[in-house]
Amino acid sequence: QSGEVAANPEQYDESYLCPVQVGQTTLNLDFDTGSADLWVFSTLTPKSESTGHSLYNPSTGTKKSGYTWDISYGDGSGASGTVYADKVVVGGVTATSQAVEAATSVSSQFEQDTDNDGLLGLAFSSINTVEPQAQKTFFDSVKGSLAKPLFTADLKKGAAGTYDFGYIDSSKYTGSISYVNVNTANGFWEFTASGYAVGSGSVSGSVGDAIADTGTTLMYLPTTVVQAYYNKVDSADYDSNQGGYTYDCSENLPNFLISLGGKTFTVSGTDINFAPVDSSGETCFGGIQENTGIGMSILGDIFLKSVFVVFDQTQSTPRLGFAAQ
Ligand SMILES: CCNC(=O)c1c(-c2ccccc2)csc1NC(=O)CNCCc1c[nH]c2ccccc12
Repeated sequence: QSGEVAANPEQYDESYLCPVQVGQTTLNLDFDTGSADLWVFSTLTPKSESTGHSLYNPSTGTKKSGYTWDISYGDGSGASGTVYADKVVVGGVTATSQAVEAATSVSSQFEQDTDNDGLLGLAFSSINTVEPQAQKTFFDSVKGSLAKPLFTADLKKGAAGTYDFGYIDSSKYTGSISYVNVNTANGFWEFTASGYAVGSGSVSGSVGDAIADTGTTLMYLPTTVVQAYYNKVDSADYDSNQGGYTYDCSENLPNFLISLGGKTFTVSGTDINFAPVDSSGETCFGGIQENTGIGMSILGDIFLKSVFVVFDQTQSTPRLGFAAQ
């Protein structure tokens, strides 16, 4: 089988939500290549936490008794609950007995984001949080039945993009796809990014160890790289109150060039201009921030909306393919 599903951006492209049939209900889920749990708001979630969300009703599923899950993310958000096996359909691709993690508790950040009815993890199943036994991601559940064991991400700035499962749609990119091998040891789509440049010119240095993460909004890079970037933005400085680099919204940001698999990709300065820090619209928060304390770089949506990405498991070593959109 194969299929295509729309990826609809929230305000400021904070995250991208896709319609997914879970049991007999269609939910808007955040497809997340940086985690491996498919968890959803459910009729088991306290009303005080689930108002405004579409809810999965576990009555259509088969309870996996004694199974629980509990996930927490680096931004301090998280959720936990119980596990059911149920039908999940994404763009016509069906997993007949997918582990669906029904939330019995969610953190305030998820509670408040009422467009988001849960996450569909697309990292490696080795980091699924279900106890006593880790469960397969949707991709792992359907991989064997896909025309090709791969999926692609084509996210866009302020417009609907797509995730495709089982095939590469060559109309969605230009030029050739350049591939890098993936190290799955940490359960992420992790690879080594090469040189970079700020503005224009030839790349140099090395961004290093990085993950392709559709579930993280921004780009988190080594301090040296981030300082080199904001040195080219006159009004920029590190604002500890905001927890990152801010600048005057009126200032034009330089492009950021990064070399992956021998090809250089350009993230436009307009894509790096993330969002105002408050309603005055004077000060803006940058889409490139430091990866301090994370242990690797994260190429999140700010980067991914500039490229077409193939998450490829056609070979014994998984690989990532990058092409210009
Ligand atoms: C900021 C979110 N990202 C992370 O915490 C993260 C980290 C990470 C680890 C330590 C400190 C900061 C970040 C490593 S991989 C990684 N990636 C993920 O965890 C991917 N899933 C994020 C899901 C997620 C967290 N908060 C949300 C709010 C809205 C929609 C989705 C989310």
